[in-house]
Amino acid sequence: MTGRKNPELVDKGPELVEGSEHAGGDQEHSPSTSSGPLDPRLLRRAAAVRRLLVGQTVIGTLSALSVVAIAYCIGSGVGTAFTTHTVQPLLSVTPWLAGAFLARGLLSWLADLVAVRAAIAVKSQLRREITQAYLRPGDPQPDHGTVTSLISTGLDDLDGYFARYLPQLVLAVAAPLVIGIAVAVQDLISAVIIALTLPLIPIFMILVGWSTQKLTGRRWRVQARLAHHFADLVAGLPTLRAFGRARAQAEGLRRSGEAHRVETMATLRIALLSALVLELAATLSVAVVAVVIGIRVIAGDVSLSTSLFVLILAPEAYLPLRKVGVHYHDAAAGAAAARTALDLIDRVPVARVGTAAVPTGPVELAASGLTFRYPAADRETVRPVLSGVDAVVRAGDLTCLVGPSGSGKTTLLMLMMGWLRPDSGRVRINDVDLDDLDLEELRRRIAWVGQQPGMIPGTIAANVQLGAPDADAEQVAAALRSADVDLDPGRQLDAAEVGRLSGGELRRVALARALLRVRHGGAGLMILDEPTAGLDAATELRTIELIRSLGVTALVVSHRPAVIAAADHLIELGTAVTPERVAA
Ligand SMILES: Nc1ncnc2c1ncn2[C@@H]1O[C@H](COP(=O)(O)OP(=O)(O)OP(=O)(O)O)[C@@H](O)[C@H]1O
Repeated sequence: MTGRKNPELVDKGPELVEGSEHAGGDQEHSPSTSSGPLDPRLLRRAAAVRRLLVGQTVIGTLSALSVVAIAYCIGSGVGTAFTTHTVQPLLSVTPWLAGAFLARGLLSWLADLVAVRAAIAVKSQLRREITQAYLRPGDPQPDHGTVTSLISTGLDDLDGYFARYLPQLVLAVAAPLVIGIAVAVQDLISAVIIALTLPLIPIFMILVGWSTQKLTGRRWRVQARLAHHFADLVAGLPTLRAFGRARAQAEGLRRSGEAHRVETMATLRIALLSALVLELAATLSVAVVAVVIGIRVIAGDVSLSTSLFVLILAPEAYLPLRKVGVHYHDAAAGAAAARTALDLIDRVPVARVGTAAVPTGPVELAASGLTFRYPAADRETVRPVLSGVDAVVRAGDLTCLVGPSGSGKTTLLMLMMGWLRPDSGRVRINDVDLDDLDLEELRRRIAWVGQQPGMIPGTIAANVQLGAPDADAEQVAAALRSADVDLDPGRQLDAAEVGRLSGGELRRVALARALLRVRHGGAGLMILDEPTAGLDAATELRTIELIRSLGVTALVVSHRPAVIAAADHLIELGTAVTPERVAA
């Protein structure tokens, strides 16, 4: 996830997310090799997780007991039948055996049910909390990508975590304990062998983990880079085709695909080899138990029933531990998703959330000594976008913000609306610091038109009505007329339909929305980023007149000579294009 602000989404912020702030982060949601088995924050927060752990412990213990019962029935039935040469013992254990199998099946179904319910409960709780954190006034730096991917499919990684890994982890503790005690009651020597060899599995797991962690981490990074490169190439194909360079890229695509294949196979090889090592350790351990007990049966030290009992149970003691290793990858993705979600929810808002009432009517906006740089991996090396900027936007006047492309005009607007927070300097509204104001209230009082205005799914009228939800249909229609929108207000705007509107049309719909907010939503401040871009000269003039006629404070970013000429004041960033320079 990059730290760049997404203009489309940032534009949506003030207009579409009423009075909201974005909480986000630069955490990347990617499979992690270092995720712990269970984030304690998850345990503290989710009652469902605690219930799951208790439930799985009970179910795991009962299920291990059912395995003991199965082994006991088979061991005693077959052993006695063998020594007495009758089938009667077999027949008498059959109902018990059937009951034990049934119990095992039911318990495994119950374990799945409990796990899936817990996963659903935890996911919906996290989704709710992420949404609340996202809308919470505080940290103004949005990270929409992380939030979107978490809320949509990212948290589904927790399914594998809850449905497979966590139950297995509980079983890996419960089963060896129950089985170990059962074996010890019947045959102490076998129990000692199991107790001595069982730790080999986690020891091997840790050793394999250590030796492969660095390797796997490197491969993840290489794979991620290759995947991005591949995606970028595919995304850039239309442009490459337009410039006749598509064929040349085909070789690049082939090579990157091949490198991807080689890396994937290498990762798979590591996974298979580590599984093999664990399998080998478990098989050898069972073999040791089997050989020792076999020799003792021949020597007459142990009965056939006991030896069968031990032989059936021994592999069951190692199995859950081996499966923990198998499900580790489910856990890694799930734990990474949970960690990202919890980091997002728990982050401390950097902005103070003020409570001072927002002044009504046309306001004066003043910035002093504003310095701002976008976050980057190495913040110190990044040049500030704005450095010690002073600016005053007088109440009731039309102020035009000018400056070369990239000089930080949009950034200054974001700082003035409190969507970004300056590294140093202050923004004041009628002499009240932005930090002291109730930001949600302030944003309701700003009529904002972004460079790429955001639209929500719904009719054009519904999109305009966002400006003042209490406005009636006639007021919406009047705003659309004033903004020269020549479109059917009932036209539905889904993502595809938005793409069919021209840039100028979208901007005029956004202008109608801002107008409605001024006329019926109590906004005393208009902030517009290139509102007349894409408009013909006549419509541009009408738009400027319209803005002036409203009598509110207006801050307009524009490169257009007509807007610059009509402005009461200019704020210049970098080397600006002023009317005099245009004339010259
Ligand atoms: N989210 C971001 N992360 C990092 N850098 C950014 C981000 N957004 C903008 N920038 C950089 O900050 C600088 C100022 O950007 P900004 O959009 O404020 O300029 P602008 O004056 O509005 O440009 P234009 O007139 O082309 O719209 C640019 O160099 C831009 O690349």
